[in-house]
Amino acid sequence: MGQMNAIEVKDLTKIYKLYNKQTDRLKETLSLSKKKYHKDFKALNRISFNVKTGECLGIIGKNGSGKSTLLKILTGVLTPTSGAIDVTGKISALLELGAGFNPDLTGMENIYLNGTIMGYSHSEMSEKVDGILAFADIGEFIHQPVKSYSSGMFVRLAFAVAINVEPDILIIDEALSVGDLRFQQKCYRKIDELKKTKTVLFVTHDLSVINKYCDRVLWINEGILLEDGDPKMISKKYQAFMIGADFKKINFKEQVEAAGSVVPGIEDEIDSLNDELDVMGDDKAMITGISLLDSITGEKTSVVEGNQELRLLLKIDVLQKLEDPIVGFSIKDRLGTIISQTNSYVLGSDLATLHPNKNNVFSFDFRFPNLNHGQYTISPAIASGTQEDHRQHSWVHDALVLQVLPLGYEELSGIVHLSDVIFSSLK
Ligand SMILES: Nc1ncnc2c1ncn2[C@@H]1O[C@H](COP(=O)(O)OP(=O)(O)OP(=O)(O)O)[C@@H](O)[C@H]1O
Repeated sequence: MGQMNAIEVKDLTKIYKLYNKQTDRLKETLSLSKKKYHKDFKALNRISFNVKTGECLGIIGKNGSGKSTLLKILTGVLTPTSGAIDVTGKISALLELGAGFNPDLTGMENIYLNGTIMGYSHSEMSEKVDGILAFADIGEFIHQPVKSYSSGMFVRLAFAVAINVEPDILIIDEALSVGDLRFQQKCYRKIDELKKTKTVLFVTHDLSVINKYCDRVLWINEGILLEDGDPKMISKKYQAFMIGADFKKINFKEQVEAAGSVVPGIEDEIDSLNDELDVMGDDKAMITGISLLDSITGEKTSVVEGNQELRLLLKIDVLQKLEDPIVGFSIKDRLGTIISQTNSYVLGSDLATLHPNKNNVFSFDFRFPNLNHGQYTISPAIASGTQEDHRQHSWVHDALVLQVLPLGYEELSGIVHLSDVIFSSLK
C-alpha cells in the first residue's frame, strides 16, 4: 500500500484585491454601478501538489513569491479564491512571529489559548505545560504579557508550543531564524526527531537547511509552482536564479573541443571537466579544467587526508574582457553544505583584467582541513567585482569529488576533527 497523503492541494489560486488608495475600497463598497476600484493580483496561480505522510517538504522562493500565502491557506488562516485543499491530521504552525498569540496575555495564558485552538482541554494542556516550559526555557517571563518579550523569547515559546501539541503536520516559516544559534540548533535537532514520524513543511531561504532536512522541495515563483522535486537539483537552479545567472548542464569536453584553444604549457597538466556538470553563471568565462595535486609529490590526487598540503589548479577560458576578476572555490560535504570557501579577493590578490583568447591558469596552495572521512566535493568559480557585490560568470558545482581518508578514529562524529588536541589527567 502506498503512503497516504497528509496534504493534497489542487489548482489552488489566491487573488488579492489591490487598491491604490484606502478610499477606493470604500468607493467600491458603496458603488451602486458595481464599478471596480481594484486590480486583481494572483499571489498563487493554480498550484497543485501532494505531501505524503511523513515527508519533509521544503518551500523556497524569492520574497513575495507566495510562500506565506500558501502556508496561511494550509493552516486555515486565509481562504483560497479557488481550488481545493485537503489536509489529513492536526496542523501545528509556526508562522510569522506572533500568529496565534495574543500580545496582552501572558506566555502561560497563550499556551492554554493555543491548546484550545488545537482542540485540547485545559487538563490535557496542563500535562503538556512542563514540556513546553522546559523547551522554551524563558524562566519567569512566562508569567509576563508576551508583548514584553524579545523576538527571540517569542519564537522560543511559539516553537515550544508548536512541537508539544502533538501535531501530525508541523509547519515552520522563516521564524526560526530569529532565535539565537543555540536555540536554532536545538530546534533543528527536534525537527530531525519529529520528521521521523510527522509531516514537516519548511519555508526557508537557507538552502543548506533544505538540503539537509527535506526529502523534496517546492519552488514557487510569482505565485506559480516552478519546480517540485529533488532538493539538491532544485536548490542549485534556485541559487543560479537568485544571482541572475543561468543554470545549465554543460558537457565540458564538447565545449573545450569546440573552443579549440590548445597552447602547450601547464594547462596541459590540468584535467578537462568532461563530465556533465551543473554550472551557474552568465557565460562570460568558463572553467574548463581542474586538478588537485599533492604539493610534495606533485602527483594528481582525489584521495586526501586531513592536513595534507595541496595545490588546486584551475584553467579558465574568458570569453569577454573581465575587469576585477575573482577566482575561488568551495569545499562541500556530501549533503551540499559548504564547509569552506576562499577566493583571490579575500586573499588580497588583485587580479589584472582578463582578456579573451588567452589561457588563464590559477593555483591555490592550501592545507586541506582536518575533515572527517567521507566524500567531499570542490566547486570552483569565477566572478568579477568584489566579495560584497559581484557577478558570477561560472560556478561549477562539484567539479571534483574527493575521498577523505579516515585517520584511525573514524567512529567519532562531526564534520571536522580537532587538530593538536592534548589531553591530560590533572588530578
Ligand atoms: N493581504 C494582502 N493584500 C494584498 N497583497 C498581499 C497580501 N498579502 C500578501 N500580498 C502579496 O502577495 C504576494 C505574496 O506574498 P507572500 O507573503 O505570500 O510571499 P512570500 O513568498 O511569503 O514572501 P517573503 O519571502 O517575503 O515572506 C506578495 O506580492 C505580497 O505583496
